[in-house]
Amino acid sequence: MAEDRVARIGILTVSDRASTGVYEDRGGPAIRTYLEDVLTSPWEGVALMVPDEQTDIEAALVDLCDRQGCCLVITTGGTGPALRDVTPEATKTVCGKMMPGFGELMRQVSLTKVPTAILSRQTAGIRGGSLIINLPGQPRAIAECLDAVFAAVPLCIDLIGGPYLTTDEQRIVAFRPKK
Ligand SMILES: Nc1ncnc2c1ncn2[C@@H]1O[C@H](COP(=O)(O)OP(=O)(O)OP(=O)(O)O)[C@@H](O)[C@H]1O
Ligand SMILES: Nc1nc2c(c(=O)[nH]1)N[C@H]1C(S)=C(S)[C@@H](COP(=O)(O)O)O[C@H]1N2
Repeated sequence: MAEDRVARIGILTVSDRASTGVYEDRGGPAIRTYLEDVLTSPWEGVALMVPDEQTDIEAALVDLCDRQGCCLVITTGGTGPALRDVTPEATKTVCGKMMPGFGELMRQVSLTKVPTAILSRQTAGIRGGSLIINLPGQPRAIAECLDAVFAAVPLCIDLIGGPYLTTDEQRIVAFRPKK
């Protein structure tokens, strides 16, 4: 039963500086904290960190989706215009289907917080039974962006055959159309 399955959720930090120890990763832990606050159904996180190298990002995404069985993978970092920012390219390469509405909505909401939100090329896509969502590297962007789109995440996971996710309705009301 989809209702009984423990959801595995991938948390991927893409950062040259965090992965080489220049600073401590705050993005991955912020994603985990967000999910702990919002999800009421059982889940477990699988966290990885890679530098801004497209082949490393693709390998980590494939691992989280295909081998670790994550129904949802959330990335942070590498979405901007800098030479080494290639997380959206890696996401597009590994996904069979893009979900451009996620990036559009996250940018729109982020623009009410910071004018440089237009610099993020963050997107989302489907690889088999996994939804991949890109977030910017700035740790405070994580809740700002996930608050914008999370109401649509449980239905998306249903539609790709994943576990039934439920949320704390004080935080996020998951939308599922009545059958
Ligand atoms: N994983 C992270 N942990 C903590 N702070 C981060 C992280 N990623 C980004 N930041 C912070 O957000 C700011 C803006 O992120 P920036 O766009 O420079 O990240 P980036 O492109 O992922 O760079 P890098 O790969 O070197 O982390 C950074 O100056 C840094 O203070
Ligand atoms: N919600 C939100 N979106 C945001 C930001 C932010 O602070 N909050 N930072 C912007 C900035 S300054 C950049 S450069 C881009 C890309 O960031 P990245 O390369 O770290 O992914 O995300 C943008 N989107």
